[in-house]
Amino acid sequence: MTSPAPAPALTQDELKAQVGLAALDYVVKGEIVGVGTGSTVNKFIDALATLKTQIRGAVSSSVASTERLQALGIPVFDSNEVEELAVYIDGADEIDGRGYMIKGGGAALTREKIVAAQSRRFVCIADSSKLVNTLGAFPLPVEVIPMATQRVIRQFARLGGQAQVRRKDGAPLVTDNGQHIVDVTGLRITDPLGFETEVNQWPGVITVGVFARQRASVCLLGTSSGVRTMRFG
Ligand SMILES: O=C(CO)[C@H](O)[C@H](O)COP(=O)(O)O
Repeated sequence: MTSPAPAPALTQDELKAQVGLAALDYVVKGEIVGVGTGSTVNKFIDALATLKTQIRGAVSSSVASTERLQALGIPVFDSNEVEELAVYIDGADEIDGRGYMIKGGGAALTREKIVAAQSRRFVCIADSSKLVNTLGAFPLPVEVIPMATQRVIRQFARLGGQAQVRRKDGAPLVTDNGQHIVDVTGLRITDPLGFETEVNQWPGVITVGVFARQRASVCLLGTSSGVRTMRFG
């Protein structure tokens, strides 16, 4: 007897579309949904448009996502207008087996953490390349007030990390909040909760891209053999 042929490998774009669609199952009808930022979330937003008459709208974590939602006719609410959201759907740069994440590759980490914090559930959508044993291979984004960037870079050097200010079009990138991003390499983050707590206390740091307190409740991981659902306690 011949064994069945392996499933054809899907492209990263197809894996993102697969989890973007699967996330619709977590959207609560009649409610406002929290929406993250990035290429995977863009697939989710496109899929969400098919449900737009069944939801009240969205709270968005970035100008880019707001523009995409509104272009598709999905109303966007200010986060201050909504006390609690049933669910927040967002991507990640890395996620580990406990639901801890590195986020901020799209420079939206501060607003992402705010919307995640006001949501009862965080559903992470990611292709399988994002699953890691230990956080830290992806350069860790940290949003910093511009006058503190060099001091923060020196503090990371003391922890053994190499940090630099993210640039765009020849100048420091400016976030939706008017701040800068420092990206840090060379760290292995074995204690995400402790690390997040420590770095958040450094003067000038607005948000560190380790999501430990706002970790994922569920991760929908795109693989060539289908969506793998990981639940975290
Ligand atoms: O944290 C983020 C943006 O700040 C994104 O969720 C993260 O960078 C993943 O992006 P993508 O889905 O494009 O791989």
